Amino acid sequence: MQVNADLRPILGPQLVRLDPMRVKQLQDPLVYEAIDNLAKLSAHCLQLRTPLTTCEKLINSDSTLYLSWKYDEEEKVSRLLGFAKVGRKKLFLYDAQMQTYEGEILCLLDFYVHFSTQRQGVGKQILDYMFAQEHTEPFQLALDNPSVTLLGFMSQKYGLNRPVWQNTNFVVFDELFQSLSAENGIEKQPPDGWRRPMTPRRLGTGMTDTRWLQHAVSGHQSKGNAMAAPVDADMTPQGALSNRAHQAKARKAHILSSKPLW
Ligand SMILES: CC(=O)SCCNC(=O)CCNC(=O)[C@H](O)C(C)(C)COP(=O)(O)OP(=O)(O)OC[C@H]1O[C@@H](n2cnc3c(N)ncnc32)[C@H](O)[C@@H]1OP(=O)(O)O
Repeated sequence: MQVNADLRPILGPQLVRLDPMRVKQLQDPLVYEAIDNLAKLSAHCLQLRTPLTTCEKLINSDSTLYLSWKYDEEEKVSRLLGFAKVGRKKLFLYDAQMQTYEGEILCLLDFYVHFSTQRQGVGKQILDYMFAQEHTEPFQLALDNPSVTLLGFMSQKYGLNRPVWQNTNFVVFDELFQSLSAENGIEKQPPDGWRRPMTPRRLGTGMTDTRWLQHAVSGHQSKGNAMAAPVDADMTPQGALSNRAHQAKARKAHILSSKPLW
């Protein structure tokens, strides 16, 4: 996303953290427009009608935008390369054994690298910077309705290949639960803001069958939602145009066609 101006005095370093206050302080229509346009590409890529991110929404939210950009000395233009929007949300989670957890967790809400710059390490740079700034480990991140590309990315770049889909369409990784599990019979202290309810919420007859979760985790090739398989569904030239709406629809159809739990 090109801007015919030198944004160095406005944005500073090439990886920049823009919290709502900082976005408001930018007061620069050119930057606002460029960020909004990049976010529109992200939405287009995911086949969403409305962008998940706009500067106006950012100013009125608790979310933080991590932006990668660079100034081209020769052409005297600035280019926005990509962004990650994160925010802390209170989530109610199940692990693969249907054990329940509740807590505030950092969520990746929107993540996009300009199509001309993908697969050149920009996405990893943005997330590494974000993890350092947020003092968070990759396994502690929840993904909001991730694309197949993002799951492949997390698997390849951070070795996280056991996604646990939640019925809210958030995905967390099994390592998150492992980090909370008992060691040598002694319960680890949960991180701040976390608690494990003493009695798991009872669903229906109270049976905690893991069938649905196992299917969702390992994916079902014939239904085209092989979530743990590193991006085999995304190898076409249009691969980057991952379709979250389609994935959600496919997951829903799969869930509806499965034998109910109760
Ligand atoms: C919560 C959400 O926001 S879900 C939406 C996530 N966003 C998208 O799916 C939009 C389209 N994709 C993108 O914008 C980017 O590819 C991102 C943001 C996922 C990753 O950014 P990049 O700069 O490409 O990442 P980076 O170069 O650091 O790592 C590349 C890795 O990502 C994965 N990847 C990126 N693009 C693809 C693709 N088209 N097909 C398969 N894997 C891909 C691969 O693991 C790849 O590693 P490889 O090139 O060694 O095979």
